[in-house]
Amino acid sequence: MNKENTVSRLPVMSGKRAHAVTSDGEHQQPAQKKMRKVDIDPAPRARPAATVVPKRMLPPKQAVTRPLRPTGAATVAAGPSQGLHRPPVASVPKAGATAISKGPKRPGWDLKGKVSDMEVKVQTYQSRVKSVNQENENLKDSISKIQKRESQMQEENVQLKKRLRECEEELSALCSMKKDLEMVSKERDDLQRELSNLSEQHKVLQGLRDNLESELCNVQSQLSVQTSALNRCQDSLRQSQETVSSLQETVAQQRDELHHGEMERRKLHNTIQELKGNIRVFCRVRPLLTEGKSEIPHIQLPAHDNKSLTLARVEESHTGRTVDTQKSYNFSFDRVFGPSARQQEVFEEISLLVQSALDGYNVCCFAYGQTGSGKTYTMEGGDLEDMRGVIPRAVQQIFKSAQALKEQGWQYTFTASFVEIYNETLRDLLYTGKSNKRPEHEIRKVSNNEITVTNLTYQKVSTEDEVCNLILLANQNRSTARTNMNDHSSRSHSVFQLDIDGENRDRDIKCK
Ligand SMILES: Nc1ncnc2c1ncn2[C@@H]1O[C@H](COP(=O)(O)OP(=O)(O)OP(=O)(O)O)[C@@H](O)[C@H]1O
Repeated sequence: MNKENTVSRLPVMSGKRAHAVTSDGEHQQPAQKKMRKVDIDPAPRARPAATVVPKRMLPPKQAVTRPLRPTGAATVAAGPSQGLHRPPVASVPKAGATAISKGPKRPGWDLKGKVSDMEVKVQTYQSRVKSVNQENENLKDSISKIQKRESQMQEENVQLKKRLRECEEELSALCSMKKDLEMVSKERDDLQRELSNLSEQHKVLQGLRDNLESELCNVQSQLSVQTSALNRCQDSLRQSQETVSSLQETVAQQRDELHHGEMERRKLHNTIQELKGNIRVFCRVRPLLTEGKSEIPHIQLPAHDNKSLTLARVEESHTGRTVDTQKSYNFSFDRVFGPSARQQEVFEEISLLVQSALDGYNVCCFAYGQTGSGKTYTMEGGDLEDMRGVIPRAVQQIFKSAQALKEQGWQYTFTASFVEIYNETLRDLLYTGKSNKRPEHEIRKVSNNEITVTNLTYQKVSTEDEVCNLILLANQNRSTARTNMNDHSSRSHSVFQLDIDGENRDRDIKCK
């Protein structure tokens, strides 16, 4: 709303109009000035009512403008509605008084004229008062209308404020709804994106499912083929199981037979060994160690007989008168090995005794002879495979046979010991402690006629290598002894002992 609108709606008369109404414009000027002053002051009060009135609700123009036309007193009449209670009529007499004082003067004696003038003036004033009153009435009507209108407008204003509040509430509700809507639309966008992703995944999964389904079809067809094959297999399995059970019975029978055969073999084998002689003596002739000499003239080994040997010796005449005579001494043994006999040949003769040891018989094999005759070579031999002696070969055979007998239910445990006898003193060759703390040893006979050596190292062994390591250890101990005891080896004896404990739990048999 602007000022122009405010002014145009009020029932205020312009200065021009005031001049047009009065007959003697000079007398009207002061009253108009006063009325304008009154009009200015209440303006701020009138404006708010005017600002809220919409154009369409204004009263018809004629109703407002017509009562304002007569004089500037209309401006004065607006005063009361704006809080000024000065009666508008009060200014008229004052104006009139001013007009009287300025009119043409009659001589002092013309009292009649003066009275008529006064009467004219009174009539004029009366008509003016009348018109002013009329105008005042009009203005009052218009004020009451305006007030009514104002109250209506105030009501409308209240309604509008209420409506405004409602609108504001609606607006805030709409704002929150808008926010909600934005969130929902955002969520919807997210969901749409997710949906598109899921639909892509769904497509992929559908593809996979199709593949899997086709694969499943293949597998099912294979399965049906396999099932029929399985049924055939189950039939054949049943047949096989029957065969197996009958075979198992056969195997059990054969095992029994094998066991009986094994026991029979042992018995016969050892009967043969006994028949061959419980004590057997073999003779081995060492080759000459001097290079170039291969023949030993005084020893004769018959080519067709490997059990005899002839020693030839030239015997000098006791008297010196007769010629020296060549004498021969024949010796017979269980077997004679010549200088060219290999280690393997010697062992073959002994291996049958090794089998007897596994069968539970006590077997002893020892070499006897003068120093340098080849005892150590025969029993232990060299490092090369061809030069290995009786002990390593016997150990190898024992472990191989023990492994083979496992299938028949035999379990073996082996305990090794190695002792040296020198001048009737025992020495533990497997001793690994400090030399100054070597224990004393004694040979004792225990309850079941077994011979044991006190404080001797009895070492459990389970492989051939373990036994070979023990033999190496024993050789080291003997070497040390040689150094310390000024080479007594030619007068000492070493005894390697391997205790074999066999057990067949299925048959409840033990052998030792
Ligand atoms: N059959 C053989 N073939 C080749 N060399 C042999 C044979 N027998 C023994 N020798 C060699 O003869 C030497 C003496 O042998 P060995 O040490 O075995 O005798 P020994 O009887 O143990 O002696 P000692 O009683 O003094 O210990 C060694 O060098 C050995 O290699």
